[in-house]
Amino acid sequence: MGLLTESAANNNHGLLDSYTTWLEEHPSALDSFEDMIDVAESKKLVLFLDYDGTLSPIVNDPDKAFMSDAMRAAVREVAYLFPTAIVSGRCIDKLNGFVKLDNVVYAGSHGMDIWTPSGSLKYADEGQQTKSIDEQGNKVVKFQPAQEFLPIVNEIIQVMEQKIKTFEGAMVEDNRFCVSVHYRNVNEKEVDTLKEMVHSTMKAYPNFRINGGKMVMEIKPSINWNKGRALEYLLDTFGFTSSSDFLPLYIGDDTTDEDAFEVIRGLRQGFPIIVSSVPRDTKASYSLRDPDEVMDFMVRLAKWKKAKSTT
Ligand SMILES: O=P(O)(O)OC[C@H]1O[C@H](O[C@H]2O[C@H](CO)[C@@H](O)[C@H](O)[C@H]2O)[C@H](O)[C@@H](O)[C@@H]1O
Repeated sequence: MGLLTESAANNNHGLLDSYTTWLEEHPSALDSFEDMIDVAESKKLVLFLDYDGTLSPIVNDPDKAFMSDAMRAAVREVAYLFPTAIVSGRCIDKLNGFVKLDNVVYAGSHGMDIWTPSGSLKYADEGQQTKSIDEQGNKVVKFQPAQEFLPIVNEIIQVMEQKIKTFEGAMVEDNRFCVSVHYRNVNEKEVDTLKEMVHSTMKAYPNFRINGGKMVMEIKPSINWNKGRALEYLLDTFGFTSSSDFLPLYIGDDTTDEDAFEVIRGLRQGFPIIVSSVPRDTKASYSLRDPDEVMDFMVRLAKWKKAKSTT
């Protein structure tokens, strides 16, 4: 074996070793399936699924992050069996366009845009819920805690679109209540300059914060709301907060999903599952390697629930 090849092999072994060690602390949800369903046997599972990197693979073009038909069928199936929400950084319209299912609830813009059939009594007085009718004629209650920031978000989009023009491959994505500045396709040498530009531009908008994601800078209003609070809101709309017999199961791959993992840990009931094939610092208790494993897990979950209902 040549010197370079040998060192690459050592690196690979090093990575494998650290992943194996990490798996001991964040066991595979597939390998732990039997233990998990033992806990879930007498409880009501409620599913929360992130979109990018969880239901669809990460791809270079954010507009082409399609979900496979098999994945859609798996989500449709679990959503018939358990209350299910898709919680994403994407805006609801895009999310709907990708997922195309009407038996799930959608929470877009990192939980800052939640559409449910009945809303939540707990949050009814805060003036953030509005009743309307969707395109199919169904009643929908929209919870939008960042409504007042919309004009500024739109201004930021325009400013960023101008400023990224000098960075080939950069892209600004309008996620309605937040903005993504993508740099996956930007020359590596230009990335730091792009990041500096975004940070210095955002100094003019002190009521906004920037979070890092997967080759993306996510700009959001600085309100006390995130995917974790969205999970609490959704549990309430599903009617679970006053009982203790529910188990939230959240699957996500990104840093923004950590807020939801933390809430589940705080509840001391439920399954926070991270999607990762490399060791990551996380508050999740379980792991799945990639969207294919997420699909296998959901298929197994549906089989278990159906078998349980017929016995
Ligand atoms: O909360 P999520 O559903 O995970 O959304 C987070 C961001 O996901 C998308 O960006 C990521 O996926 C793209 C498609 O695979 C990829 O090109 C990009 O590099 C990733 O960061 C989405 O485009 C963002 O707006 C979301 O905030």
